[in-house]
Amino acid sequence: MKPLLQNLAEMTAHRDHLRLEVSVLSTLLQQGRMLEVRALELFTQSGEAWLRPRSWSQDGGELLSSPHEPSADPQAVPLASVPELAQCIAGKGRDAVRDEPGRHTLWLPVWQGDHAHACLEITQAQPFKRRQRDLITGVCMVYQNYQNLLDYSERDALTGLLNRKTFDEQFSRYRNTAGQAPGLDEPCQWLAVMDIDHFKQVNDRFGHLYGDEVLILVANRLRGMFRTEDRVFRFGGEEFVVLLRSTTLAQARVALERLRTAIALHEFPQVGHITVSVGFAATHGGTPVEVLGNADQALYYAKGHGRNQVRFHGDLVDSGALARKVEHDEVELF
Ligand SMILES: Nc1nc2c(ncn2[C@@H]2O[C@H](COP(=O)(O)OP(=O)(O)OP(=O)(O)O)[C@@H](O)[C@H]2O)c(=O)[nH]1
Repeated sequence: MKPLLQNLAEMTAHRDHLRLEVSVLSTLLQQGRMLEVRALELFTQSGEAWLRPRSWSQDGGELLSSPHEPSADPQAVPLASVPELAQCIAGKGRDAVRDEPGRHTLWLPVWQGDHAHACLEITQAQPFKRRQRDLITGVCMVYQNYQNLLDYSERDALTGLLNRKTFDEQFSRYRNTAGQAPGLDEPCQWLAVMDIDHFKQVNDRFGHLYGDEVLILVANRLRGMFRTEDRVFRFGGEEFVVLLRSTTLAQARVALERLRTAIALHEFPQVGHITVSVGFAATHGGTPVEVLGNADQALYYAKGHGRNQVRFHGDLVDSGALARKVEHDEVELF
């Protein structure tokens, strides 16, 4: 068995959330004779709190991670089905225990501010002793602090959305699961770039503070309108990027059009109404820079043709609109 400090040092060497999670499970496994350790992801679906095992130990040794998205995970269960944990989270507690003959389970929610996004679960045959519980709590606190630090470095300070730096890694992860170019109606990945129209006028007329408020409200809207498996980034300024996952082209059009309409109808305090332009492209068959370039071309086409609209790069290429414009240099795309 490795000394705990060495385990902690190895754990905090990771710069990836999932690897860090697996590493904490490995650290916990080495602290006693546990039957099982699991990292549970807590998520919301249709307004209800759910949990699912994201990583777990098998036969007391090998560590596995779920290949599924939370909402499609067959192992997901409502949080209410684990009343001890549900109660602990509702009361912002540190841990919860269930003692059954020959099976004792300890849950430790992982907090980010006042939000629990995950939970460590340890099961063993003997009751947890005070000293062992303190040690496990300590490991969990180190894990929680380090997860929060990692998360902070990946987020944009103004809106809390994922930042530009995180994009390439997330994009590659999506691409790895994307596989071959899909058929027309098959779900696949799409990348959308959204830009607020005439945002400079908002700043000029109402000041930067109101401009910032608009950016925060738009970010909140974006966060609320996409599924947990999608990813929303702020690339800086008034430009946002969305990675839509496992969605058909028709569904991507509907989701982005719904977003455009929702923002156009929203009454922003003091500022009133604003609009956004969106360009999107398929993510297969290109590097992150190429795919971003395609979505950007579609966005600038939307900007050059009246704004407040969603344009798909594939449509523009099929109709010859984009190629024709580039060839004859009629529109400056970049
Ligand atoms: N308030 C605020 N403004 C920002 C921030 N980052 C960039 N901006 C402003 O965003 C504005 C972007 O203006 P432009 O690039 O000219 O584009 P636009 O006025 O939105 O026009 P179109 O994109 O062509 O519709 C500039 O005035 C920037 O100063 C920010 O964090 N906060």
